[in-house]
Amino acid sequence: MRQAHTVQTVREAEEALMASRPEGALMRAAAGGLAAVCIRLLPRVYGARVVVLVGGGDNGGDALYAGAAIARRGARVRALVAGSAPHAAGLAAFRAAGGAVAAGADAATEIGAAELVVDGLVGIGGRGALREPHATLAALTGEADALVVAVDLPSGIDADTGTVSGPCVRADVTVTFGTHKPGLFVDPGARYVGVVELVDIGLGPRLPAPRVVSPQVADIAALLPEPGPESDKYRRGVLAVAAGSDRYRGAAVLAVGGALRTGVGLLRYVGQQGVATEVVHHWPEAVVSVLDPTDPAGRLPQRVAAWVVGPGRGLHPTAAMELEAVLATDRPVLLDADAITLLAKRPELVSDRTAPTLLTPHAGELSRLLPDSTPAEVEEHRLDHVVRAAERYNCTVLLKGSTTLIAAPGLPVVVNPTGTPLLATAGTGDVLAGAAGALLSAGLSPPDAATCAAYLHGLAARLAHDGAPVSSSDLIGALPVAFAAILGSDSEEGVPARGSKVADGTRGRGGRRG
Ligand SMILES: NC(=O)C1=CN([C@@H]2O[C@H](COP(=O)(O)OP(=O)(O)OC[C@H]3O[C@@H](n4cnc5c(N)ncnc54)[C@H](O)[C@@H]3O)[C@@H](O)[C@H]2O)[C@@H](O)CC1
Ligand SMILES: [K+]
Repeated sequence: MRQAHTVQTVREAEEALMASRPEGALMRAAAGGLAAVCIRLLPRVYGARVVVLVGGGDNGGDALYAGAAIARRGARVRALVAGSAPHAAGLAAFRAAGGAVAAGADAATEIGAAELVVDGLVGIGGRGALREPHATLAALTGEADALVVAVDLPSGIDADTGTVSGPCVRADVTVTFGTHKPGLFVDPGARYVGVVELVDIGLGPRLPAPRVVSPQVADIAALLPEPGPESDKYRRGVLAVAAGSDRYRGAAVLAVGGALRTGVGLLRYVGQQGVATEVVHHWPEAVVSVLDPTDPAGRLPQRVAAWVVGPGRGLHPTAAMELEAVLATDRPVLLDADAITLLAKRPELVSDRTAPTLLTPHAGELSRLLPDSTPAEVEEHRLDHVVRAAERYNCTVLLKGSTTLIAAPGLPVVVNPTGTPLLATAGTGDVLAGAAGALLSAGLSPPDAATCAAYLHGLAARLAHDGAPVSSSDLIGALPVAFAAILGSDSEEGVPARGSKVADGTRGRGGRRG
């Protein structure tokens, strides 16, 4: 797992480490790692035009020392200074190496002509939206052709939350020190970071448990269940799916498909006759229990390892009665879509429940679960909201969207690295619910089931993509390929960061470097 720590824990670990190291050793280690990445990125260092953006704190100090190292290799390095008092020793070293400070009035010309821009405006000491002149400099990097390397994190991202509340540097590479910061993993911040390189400055042993983790392919491979010789259909897990309605038949077919392609011992579909017929038409291996609409709780299948309830199910009283009956069992239950909307009116059904429960809302549904929040606020502060929901409902919550987050009380928040905008299409949530339900029925805990399902789901979308849009049915079809890619991978790497000049086309299936 890649780990991310809050600013406060990074500062505490740094302080403890600094006490045992000579003055300036940490910054030298950080700047050395930063310079090495920059030098590697430049096709030719001698004569290259490099601009370092320098704020008034130690982040600017890192940029100045790295600028000095690059200047010593013969590059033409100019500093644009934003803070009133840039790091004094760093500036002296920069000048001694042949670097020069450019006038603020030349900022646009300097950045426009640069091959490489190093963003040392603010790091973990940044607070709120960038002020001037930082904001203008950050905006100029967005228009430049140069490769942009962010120091510790792109200036403009809140390190702890990923919130971006104004102009923000859009980096091709972020060189971060000691540990990742949560804002590098979580949207909207995650969209600005490019490829993240972690430079070890010796903090490791002094860091506490992380606030956020992001799984790599080997983590998922270790969690996924594989049937052994002693498996039979009951031991492998019986999943009951209560999804779909006469109005939304597709939701049932997609949720069942997502579950079957993720692997269940036996799938029991529970629903009205018309939908059940449709499900069996698509998935003859599903066993059907036809629902009695006058007594939805009366005929719930009993020999069940886990439940999925909600996709396309509707909000009518029958659905509410069914939900209450399923939650009264001691089985793991996944609630999605309409079941979450119903739950918002009866939070105690889950908050008082002791059996494992997993909620899979999108931002709109999560805002219903937390009555004092709006969907826009959830999108802006995804990490805070998913944690609040997990605490309030005392269960695991998977927040769907640009970056899928999984929170459970007392555990670090998991950020799924495989997400892709390809998934923003109708029905993908139904497939995810089925996939996560299958993993619950196989005995995975809700956080592990959610983590693996989100990873598989995103990877399947990427693998199904051949240039044309990916439908939810394509996604189901690609789940076995995603499984094979994960289980066949010997790589410890994650999937590529999105939308970067550097990462494009450099890695292949299962996160392996091509
Ligand atoms: N503490 C340490 O031991 C180490 C720190 N390192 C570097 O030091 C950084 C942290 O340094 P600092 O604590 O000095 O903080 P930063 O340099 O990240 O930020 C503080 C500076 O930014 C300004 N600032 C804050 N918010 C702003 C805003 N919204 N708009 C404009 N200016 C703003 C402040 O006035 C101050 O000048 C890390 O991110 C990392 O780059 C590394 O050298 C590794 C070692
Ligand atoms: K920065």
